[in-house]
Amino acid sequence: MEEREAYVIADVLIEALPYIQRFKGKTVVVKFGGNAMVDEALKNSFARDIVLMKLVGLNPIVVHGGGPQIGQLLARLGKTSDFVDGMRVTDSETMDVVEMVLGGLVNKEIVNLINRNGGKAVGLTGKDGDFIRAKKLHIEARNKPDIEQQEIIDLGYVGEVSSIDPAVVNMLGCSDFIPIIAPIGVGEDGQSYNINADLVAGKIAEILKAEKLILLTNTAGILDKQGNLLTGLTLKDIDSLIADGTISGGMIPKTRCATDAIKGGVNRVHIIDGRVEHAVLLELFTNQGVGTLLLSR
Ligand SMILES: Nc1ncnc2c1ncn2[C@@H]1O[C@H](COP(=O)(O)OP(=O)(O)O)[C@@H](O)[C@H]1O
Ligand SMILES: CC(=O)N[C@@H](CCC(=O)OP(=O)(O)O)C(=O)O
Repeated sequence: MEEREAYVIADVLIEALPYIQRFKGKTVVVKFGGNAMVDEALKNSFARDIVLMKLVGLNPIVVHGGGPQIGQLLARLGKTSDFVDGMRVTDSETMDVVEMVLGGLVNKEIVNLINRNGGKAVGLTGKDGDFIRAKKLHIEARNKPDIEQQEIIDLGYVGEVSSIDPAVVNMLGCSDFIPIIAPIGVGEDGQSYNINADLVAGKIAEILKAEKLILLTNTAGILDKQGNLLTGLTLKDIDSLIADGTISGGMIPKTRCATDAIKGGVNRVHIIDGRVEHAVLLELFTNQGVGTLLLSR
């Protein structure tokens, strides 16, 4: 190694030092979106970021999505899905596929990736230890001029979190393990519910009193109508960006979960670009934050 190169590495490590000190022992919930999971190199860089976080004393908790992967298996079975406000309408057959893909394929792939990179990951769905209790999500048909009265749209087995028991996640996080969570909840009657992964990540961050919630996605962050990156957004800003249609589709549940997490006491939420290698490390340990930062005010 050239002497100059060694100095650059030393500089990078020194730049990271105050962040490592600040975040030592703190919980950081990271949501890994299905769209950010498409590239092998990116998946590996994500896994290494998580392993490094754990090794330097943070407590990373991963919640993953897998929307595109669910879509692929449904297509192979000749099924399609409708989406309402970024939520997949989920009939009983679709729920089986969601459980197989999220709880099986995707969850175990991430567990394996982290383990191959030197971590000790343990995969969970909300059914393990009964830790994510869910109930059916009801959403109102809003902003639809042809509907005069407020109408409730039936999304099938789409759930919202009714409660989270943090015991199992705390037990893993306090030891060497890294919990990897699939967003499936369980109802009173044992019914499985498909929950948007952003919503689960937000609730877990809130319940665990996480220092930060980092949502990885497939854009640079929240963009304005011209495609410019927005940052330093407050809860009021988010409401107006949703109202004027700047934020739409899958970005709606993402920003809603971010604002709920902030209201619930999470200090900072970052929506960052999962298409960039080592996006999580760049956000946590360097002076230049990446993506969109959301703040309480
Ligand atoms: N204002 C906005 N800024 C960025 N992305 C937006 C915005 N409004 C809508 N989107 C859409 O939201 C998508 C991210 O949501 P989603 O597809 O659910 O991601 P993920 O799979 O990472 O959860 C973006 O790819 C983009 O198409
Ligand atoms: C209700 C609902 O829409 N659930 C999502 C769960 C997966 C998810 O959230 O995946 P991403 O983070 O990759 O979008 C779905 O079925 O696609």
